[in-house]
Amino acid sequence: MVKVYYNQDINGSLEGKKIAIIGYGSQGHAHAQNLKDTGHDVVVGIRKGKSWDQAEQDGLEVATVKEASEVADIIMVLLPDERQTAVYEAEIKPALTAGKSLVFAHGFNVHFNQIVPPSDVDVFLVAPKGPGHLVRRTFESGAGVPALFAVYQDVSGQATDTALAYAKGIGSARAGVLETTFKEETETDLFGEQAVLCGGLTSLVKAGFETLVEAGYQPELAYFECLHELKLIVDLMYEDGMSGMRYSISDTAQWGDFVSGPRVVDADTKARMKDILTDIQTGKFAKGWLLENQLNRPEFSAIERQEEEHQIEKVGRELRSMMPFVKAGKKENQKEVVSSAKN
Ligand SMILES: NC(=O)C1=CN([C@@H]2O[C@H](COP(=O)(O)OP(=O)(O)OC[C@H]3O[C@@H](n4cnc5c(N)ncnc54)[C@H](OP(=O)(O)O)[C@@H]3O)[C@@H](O)[C@H]2O)C=CC1
Ligand SMILES: CC[C@](O)(C(C)=O)C(=O)O
Ligand SMILES: [Mg+2]
Ligand SMILES: [Mg+2]
Repeated sequence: MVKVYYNQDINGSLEGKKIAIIGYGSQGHAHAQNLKDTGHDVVVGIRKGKSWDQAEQDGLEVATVKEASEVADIIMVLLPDERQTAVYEAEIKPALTAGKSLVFAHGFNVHFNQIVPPSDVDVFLVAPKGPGHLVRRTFESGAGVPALFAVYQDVSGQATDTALAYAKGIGSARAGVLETTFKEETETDLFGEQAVLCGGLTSLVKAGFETLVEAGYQPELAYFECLHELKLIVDLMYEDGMSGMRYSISDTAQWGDFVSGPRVVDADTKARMKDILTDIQTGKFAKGWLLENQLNRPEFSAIERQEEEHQIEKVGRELRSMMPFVKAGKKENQKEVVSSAKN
């Protein structure tokens, strides 16, 4: 079995190193706050605006991307993938002097040749296998989100130790850290989010919802059946695998799972998954995404608008407004939850 690193296996340390977290979005806020809480020296590199103000409010040291990159030994790039190259060229590269570490949470730009790092720095990735907001939330609850690490360039001879110490610092070694390559991380992450976790899932949920509503069933009922309950079922799979989930459902549901599941996701679906993987491996997907951004996202924006107007979203917003506990884990909703709990 592959080596999985946990806290007790990691001896490397980031002591004496200054870590610049570039970007303060989903991953950025989590890495910065988790690293600070585990005793590390963190500066957030960001442009003036909402994220800058938020990082300051959260008690972090804040600087421009250029300044943070200049003072740091380890520079973690947590900007949106499609924006990294421009910011890297203008503000990070000039400060990336020999001996520093350039780090990513996804291999996209290095693997697809958008960022070509200089040869005298360590380059590695530490990629949490979960959304940034959950990287922070699970950390605060004493748990962690697993992560992958990969070394692309090891000039110091210490890149693996530094990567593992970083993964430990953000709490991922509480859950398990696996070694990979930039190629494997990039291709599997893109595949997972497109075919299963995000694209596959939202399409499955919408198709189920639409099937019920088009057959004349109540949209609110269809929302509970196809979206709300999904979390409860997935929680059981997260805790105990598919068999654990099947232990909790009725035998009737389990029989339906066995006989109807493969009718929904069949050999044709798998063949299309293979096509999706091929587009990722050949760079076709990356090229399309980069061009879409160069054109100011015409297709992305149109689809996003349509999706936001889907009936399942409208129904869901109304139903969730009556269930404040659903958002209890989200900090920005704490006040709302507390006040409604008093009522
Ligand atoms: N989202 C996730 O959970 C995961 C992401 N990753 C990877 O992590 C990386 C970061 O992704 P993610 O956290 O989603 O990114 P976000 O979209 O959440 O990042 C937004 C942040 O980037 C800042 N930003 C955007 N443009 C600029 C700019 N030109 N100059 C300075 N700051 C800028 C924003 O600042 P402002 O407020 O000023 O706009 C904001 O702080 C990516 O490589 C992604 O693939 C990996 C695993 C999971
Ligand atoms: C599943 C989407 C993801 O890959 C992630 C949260 O891990 C991302 O890019 O946001
Ligand atoms: Mg991912
Ligand atoms: Mg991803």
